[in-house]
Amino acid sequence: MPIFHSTDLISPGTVVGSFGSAKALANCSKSNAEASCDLAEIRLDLLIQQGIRPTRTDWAHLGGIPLLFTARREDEGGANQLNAASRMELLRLALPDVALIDIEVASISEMKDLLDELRKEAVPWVASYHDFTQLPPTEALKDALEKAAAAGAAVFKAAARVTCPADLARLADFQSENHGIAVATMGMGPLAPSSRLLCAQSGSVLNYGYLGDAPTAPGQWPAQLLKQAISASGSGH
Ligand SMILES: O=C1C[C@@](O)(C(=O)O)C[C@@H](O)[C@@H]1O
Repeated sequence: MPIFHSTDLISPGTVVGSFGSAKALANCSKSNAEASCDLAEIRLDLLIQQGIRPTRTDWAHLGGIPLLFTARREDEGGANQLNAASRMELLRLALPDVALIDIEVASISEMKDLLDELRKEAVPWVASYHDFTQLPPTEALKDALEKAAAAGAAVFKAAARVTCPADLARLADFQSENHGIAVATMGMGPLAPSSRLLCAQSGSVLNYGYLGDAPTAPGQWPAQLLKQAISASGSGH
C-alpha cells in the first residue's frame, strides 16, 4: 500500500505544486519539483482530458516526491464529466503512490467505499470545497468543514473566488480560527495572489501553486515563486 503518508506535511506553509498538463508532468524533473514545492498534485481528471489514460509510469520519474492525487468532479472545476465510479477507479490506481488524496466534501457520500478503504489503510485525505463564483458565507464554509471533520478528513480545504479586500480579510479570519481540524484556504480570481500569501501567513496547511506553464486554478502563483514568497514572509518551513 502507500509508500509514504505525509501527515508531517500537513503543517502551515506547505507548498503544493499542481501539474496543469500532462506535458508539465512529463517534463518536470524530480529536482525541479523538489525546488518548487513540498508536495506535488497530480490532477488525474486533467490527464484524462488530455487524452492520457493515467498509469503509474506517468509519475514514476518523480519517485520520492510526496504526491497528492485528485480526480476532480466537474461541478467543482473538474475537466471531464467523470462520475464517482470513474473518479474512484482513477484514485485507486494511484493508491500505491499516494501521500494524500483529495476528495470533495460534496463527494463524501458517493465515494464512501473509497473512503472506507482509505480509513482501513490509514491514508490521510483532504476534504475540499470550491466556489468559482464568490466567497461563500462563513456559515457555509463552517458547514462544509464540519462535514469534512465528521467524515474523518485530515484537512479541510476551501478555494473560493475573492474580489475585494473584505473577502481577503474574511477568508484569513476563517483560516486563523482554531476549528479542531487542519485547514487550508486560498482565493481564486483577481485577488488570488494576495490571498494566497495572506492565507499562508494565517496558517494555511496546503498552499497551491502550479508546476509547468498552466495554472490549475485562476490566479495561482507559479509554485516556485509562491514557495519563495511564503518563505520570505516568514511563514514557510
Ligand atoms: O483544489 C485545489 C486547489 C486549487 O483549486 C487552487 O485553487 O489552487 C487547484 C486545484 O488543482 C486543487 O485540486
